[in-house]
Amino acid sequence: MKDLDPAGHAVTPAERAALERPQLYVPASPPPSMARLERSRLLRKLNTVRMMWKGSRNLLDLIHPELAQRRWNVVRAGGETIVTVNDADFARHVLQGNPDAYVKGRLYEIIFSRFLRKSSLTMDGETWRQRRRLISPAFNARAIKGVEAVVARHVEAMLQGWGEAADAGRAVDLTHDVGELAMRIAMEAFFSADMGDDPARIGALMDKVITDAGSPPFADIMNLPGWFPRRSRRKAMGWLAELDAWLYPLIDARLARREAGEEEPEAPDLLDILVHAKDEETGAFLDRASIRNEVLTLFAAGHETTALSFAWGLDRLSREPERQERLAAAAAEAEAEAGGPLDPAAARAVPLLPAAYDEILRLYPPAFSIGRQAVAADRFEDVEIAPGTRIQIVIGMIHRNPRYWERPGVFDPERFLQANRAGRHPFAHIPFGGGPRICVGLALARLEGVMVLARALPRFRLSPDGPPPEPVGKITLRTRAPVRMRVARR
Ligand code: HEM
Repeated sequence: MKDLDPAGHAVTPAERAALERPQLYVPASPPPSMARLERSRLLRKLNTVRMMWKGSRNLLDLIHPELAQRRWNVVRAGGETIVTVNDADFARHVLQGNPDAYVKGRLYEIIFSRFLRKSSLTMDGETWRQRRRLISPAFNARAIKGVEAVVARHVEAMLQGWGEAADAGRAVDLTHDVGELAMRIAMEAFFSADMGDDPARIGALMDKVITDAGSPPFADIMNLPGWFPRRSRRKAMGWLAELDAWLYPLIDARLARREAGEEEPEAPDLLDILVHAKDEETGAFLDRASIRNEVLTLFAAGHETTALSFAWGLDRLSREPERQERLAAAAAEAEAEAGGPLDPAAARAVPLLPAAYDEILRLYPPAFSIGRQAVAADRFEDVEIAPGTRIQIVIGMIHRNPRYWERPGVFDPERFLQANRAGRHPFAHIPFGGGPRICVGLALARLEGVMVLARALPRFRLSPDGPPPEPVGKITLRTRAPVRMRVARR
């Protein structure tokens, strides 16, 4: 029997089986089994070359599918020891138990150094601690409250476009729409009225620079010698120069106002908060280059991740008619009680809405895998971790690990209702990482996530416009092609 979505599109049994399989990514041509690789040095060498080749197009190919049945796997490749982790205890040990034994490492440096330079995302040790203290006020409860109205307004603007698409019987380009949504929110949250007349140009520049920064040449990722061909980044450096030419004067104007003795405005935007952030211990402000680096970093770390969570999440909801109806009914009921569209506090108070966003982040974590590099000798159970060892915590596998999750491929927001959380490992769900370096922007991401669900679902019935998207691992978990979706007014 076919499972019909509300618009009458058939979700075929094969699609349902693919959607609900425990692993998100199953390679088209699987590598030799781990047991065979462990037995033969030659096979290991050949496989490293094969993985490098495949990984250059899709980083998910670097993760051995049999890791799903293991807690971790240790390999040596390119002169490095790499431990891939599919275990919540191991993840907790590295991220929270002994974080000072690890740094972000070479990979982060490669991805971010040319564009964003040194920032909270890439620094380590005491300099990172100090920087984190300085940027945290931009994401505290007061700052998040300050952007609530911005989020609501831009979500409404996106939904207006959906209304027009629904009336015209057109599909919406979901990838485009949520990308624009996340960019518009970030632009206004950071720069409020200072965006000038050209927010679209600046948004597009930001987008291009960030997308390029997020796809470093594979030869750099694999530490290949300088003669190995690399994609040119000249164009991206040009966009960056254009962006800097816009951003620096904006920062300078705010710095000049601070120097002239002006207090932080009553309703500061995030740039104001960074300009006025003062280290309690040293009394120092961030200098202009550091503010620039932080602004670009926060855009890079926050924009694509959030947009991807909406693209994956709304697509999945479009294929889950029953769950979608239940969520829509819960949101509509709360709307009726509130007498209008839900504000963030009211949306958060409908338990199924934040639970659904958590479930989306479990199945499709935009930061699929995060890395560390050991700087001190460490040990976890019987794994000796020498300085230099790279650890890859495969969040996407932990999130579908049957040791922590029943029917891991099934989309079930109720897992995250308070009553069903008891006894779950605290590191079984880590879409935002964990420990001291947990995502600084998670409250903003959650605010956006809950608002998108709270405003979209009671008004529109979502249905798919094509087969489920295919995952592609860059630094984030992207879809191979833009995702399209059908919307109908309720
Ligand atoms: C759904 C959206 C998001 C996801 C899934 C996500 C995920 C993550 C993860 C997993 C980390 C930890 C990385 C590690 O330990 O190596 C992280 C760190 C970070 N995120 Fe997010 N993030 C999201 C949204 C945001 C937003 C909206 C911002 C800011 C506007 C942001 C800014 C940052 C920064 C600056 C760090 C580095 C923190 C530090 O090292 O101290 N993220 N994020």
